Amino acid sequence: MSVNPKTTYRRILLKLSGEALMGEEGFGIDPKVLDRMAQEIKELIEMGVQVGLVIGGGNLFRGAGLAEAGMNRVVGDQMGMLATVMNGLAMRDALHRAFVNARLMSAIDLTGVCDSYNWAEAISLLKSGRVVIFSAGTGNPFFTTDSAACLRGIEIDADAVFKGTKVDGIYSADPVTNPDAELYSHLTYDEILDKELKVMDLAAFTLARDHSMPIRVFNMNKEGALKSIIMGGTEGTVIDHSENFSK
Ligand SMILES: Nc1ncnc2c1ncn2[C@@H]1O[C@H](COP(=O)(O)OP(=O)(O)OP(=O)(O)O)[C@@H](O)[C@H]1O
Ligand SMILES: O=c1ccn([C@@H]2O[C@H](COP(=O)(O)O)[C@@H](O)[C@H]2O)c(=O)[nH]1
Repeated sequence: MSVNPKTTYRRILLKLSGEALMGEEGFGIDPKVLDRMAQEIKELIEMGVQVGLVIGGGNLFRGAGLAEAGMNRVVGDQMGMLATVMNGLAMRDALHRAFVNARLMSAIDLTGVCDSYNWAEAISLLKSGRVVIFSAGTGNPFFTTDSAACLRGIEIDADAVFKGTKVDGIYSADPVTNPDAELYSHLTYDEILDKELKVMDLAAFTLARDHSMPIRVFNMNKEGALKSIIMGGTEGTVIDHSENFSK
């Protein structure tokens, strides 16, 4: 499959927030959001962009929240990781319904439900135009799917990690609680650390920085935002090493 001349992206790792998958619902998955994201991913595949996908689990379970309620943290994290498999199953189904070839891999063996994570196979599937969904995070407790996204992004040699979230990008403060917060179009890794901005957990962020993996944070609730970025648009916030950013 050839890369459309309108985009410079060859392969991306797309991370979708589990919480944003809830849409208007209070828990679980809003099928409208799921189907829209499947269509948006389909457009990228049709443009020749290879797409690896990581989906969060915040719409179902987070280990930290379960531990606060009294559960053992490791058990809570295992539930969180399984929640990401459930989101992965739903997304694979939505992609198949949209006639997009997709495979679901899990960092925890779940024979009969989905494939186990296999790096070489993932690369081969991506090259043949299939979407590969990497679920169950890193397979280890005390991490998040942001870490998994950066890890898998580096492993598959993605051009960038695209982090789809509920807000337009990275702000000077949490825009949900600070209406006056300013949106940044570009930040260096060091600026994020200096300003102590809450973009990703530190483990994920330092992994991306140490391997010079650019991160693009964008609003996945904004229809067409993903395609716009892929086509060179200025949506969201770019994080990389460059001091002189011009895009
Ligand atoms: N400086 C900031 N800029 C942007 N968002 C911020 C900032 N500080 C805090 N936030 C909050 O971070 C949230 C983004 O959360 P994010 O999408 O990363 O959730 P997540 O925990 O990775 O998702 P999930 O667990 O559901 O997959 C935003 O909704 C926003 O309220
Ligand atoms: O590598 C990982 C990834 C995730 N978890 C657990 O899953 C939940 C859901 O992921 P989010 O990134 O918060 O959406 C997370 O809170 C952890 O409990 C994990 O243990 N290891």
